[in-house]
Amino acid sequence: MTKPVVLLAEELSPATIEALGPDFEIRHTDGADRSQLLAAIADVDAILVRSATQVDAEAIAAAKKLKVIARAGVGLDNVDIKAATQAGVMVVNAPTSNIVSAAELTVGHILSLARHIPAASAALKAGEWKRSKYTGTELYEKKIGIIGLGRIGALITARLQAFETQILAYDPYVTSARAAQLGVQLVSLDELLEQSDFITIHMPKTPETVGMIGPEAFRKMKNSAYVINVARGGLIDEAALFDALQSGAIAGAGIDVFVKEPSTDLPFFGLDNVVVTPHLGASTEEAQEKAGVSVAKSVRLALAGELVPDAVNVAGGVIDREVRPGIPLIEKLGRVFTALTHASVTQIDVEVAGEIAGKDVKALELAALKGVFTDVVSEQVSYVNAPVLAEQRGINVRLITTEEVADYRNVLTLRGALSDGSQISVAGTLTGPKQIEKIVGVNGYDVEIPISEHLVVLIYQDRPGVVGTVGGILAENGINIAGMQVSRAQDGNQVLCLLTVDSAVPQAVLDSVREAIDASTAREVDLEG
Ligand SMILES: NC(=O)c1ccc[n+]([C@@H]2O[C@H](COP(=O)([O-])OP(=O)(O)OC[C@H]3O[C@@H](n4cnc5c(N)ncnc54)[C@H](O)[C@@H]3O)[C@@H](O)[C@H]2O)c1
Ligand SMILES: O=C(O)[C@H](O)COP(=O)(O)O
Repeated sequence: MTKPVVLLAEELSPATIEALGPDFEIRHTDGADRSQLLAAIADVDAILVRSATQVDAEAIAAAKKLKVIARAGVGLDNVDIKAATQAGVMVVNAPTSNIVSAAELTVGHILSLARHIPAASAALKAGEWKRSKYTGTELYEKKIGIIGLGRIGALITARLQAFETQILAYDPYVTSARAAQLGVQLVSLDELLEQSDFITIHMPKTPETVGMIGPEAFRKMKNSAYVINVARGGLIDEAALFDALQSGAIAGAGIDVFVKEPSTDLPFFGLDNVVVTPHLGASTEEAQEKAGVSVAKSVRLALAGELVPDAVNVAGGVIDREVRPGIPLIEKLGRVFTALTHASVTQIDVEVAGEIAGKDVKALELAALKGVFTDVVSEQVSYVNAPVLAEQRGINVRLITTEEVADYRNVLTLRGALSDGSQISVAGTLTGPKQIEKIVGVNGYDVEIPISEHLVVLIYQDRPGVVGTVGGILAENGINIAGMQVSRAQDGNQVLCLLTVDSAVPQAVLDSVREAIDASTAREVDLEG
């Protein structure tokens, strides 16, 4: 059997390959080389990248077998998440792998600026013993302004509090309770810019944050202020930074990230009061090992068809142990649901009833939709694009939970409204210590039959002899019946007969059954594959 192919498009830690294990064919390419990337991505199942590989819409379109894009790090600005979602490709990252490393590099930049370490070192190596030129400043009792008090902002807070500094922060999305818990004073952006001795930025790159530190912001800063950016290039306007440094509007800057990377000759590189590093925030042994192992685990899960806790474009999250067995069941119910439809679907209710209703069951909704669309579209259907497919078709989807349930511990039901005004439904459960998957209801008829690969659903007028007729036709065509359940509608006229059979039922055979018993519904549900 051929192994799924995993493409490493950048240099990743050896632990990444170890964590992937022997079940994949591992290939390498240089993701920064566009033509190499587009050729290499064409037939791979997963791609692993850092920040130098642009996995944009063009690359995703070229990757016909791609199921997962794994970013061994935090930032996802080099991945087109929208295009990936549309194509059913899961995007995962390693959101906490390198935050300690990035926080420590930030502290390194702050100390380098405060004590002129890089400049003094370069001068001494060039034969200059200059002490007064490199007189610095203490951090003790200084005001540190953190813009973006997320994971890294919080780690920096803890580290700089050891220097007995005062931490100010600007983050409109952080509550005052959280700030108080961290021992941080939340202030407005202007207050932060005007009062801070060191201003360090830790926001994502978004339309709102790009260029946020521009000419106006520099004008509000103290002349003695230092500015540090270990977050993303573009949050600081690079031309305005050059002007502020050159004119003495600020004292200096420590910069790890740039608008264009790699960059080796920006105008401010030539200034004495700047410390630059080539995007080294995550470049430690520890961060690389954590990032590589984390995404390798996510790739293994994703390629096994599982939901992944670190997926950024799937709302599944961590799945509760008791919810997990319902996922393959409800996916099959989704396929049965589709086989029962005879007009376009306008509404789908995914109902979770019983003990698990109190848990996070969003994953069951995704799995139900995956099942509903599996036999409908030619493209790959995944947990990622199933909700998109529903939205594109104008299908309104509701997840309904209730702890009330009769007869079983849990029952999962898909109910649908069709464009011709009719309703369909299919319900299932898991029974016994072996958690056998069973169908327990179709269109309101009660049944209890284990799910098998081939099911036949018949609805007809109740009368004697029908079961014998059906059995006879299937036998004549070499189709063995494994199980059968007949259920009467409450008014006693219509009957639903659900059969499990050992092989597929050709359409012609199904048509003969329909004719022979005058069935209003005669459907085969093929869950093979
Ligand atoms: N240099 C590196 O190698 C390196 C390494 C790791 C992370 N990073 C970057 O560091 C940044 C922070 O990472 P994180 O893990 O702390 O992210 P995070 O999501 O935990 O925190 C970001 C914070 O920014 C805040 N924010 C968003 N918009 C804002 C706005 N308009 N004004 C003020 N605050 C705003 C959010 O509320 C959030 O609290 C990201 O850009 C990430 O890509 C860089
Ligand atoms: O977003 C991140 O994780 C950091 O910027 C690190 O990027 P890198 O993996 O390219 O070093």
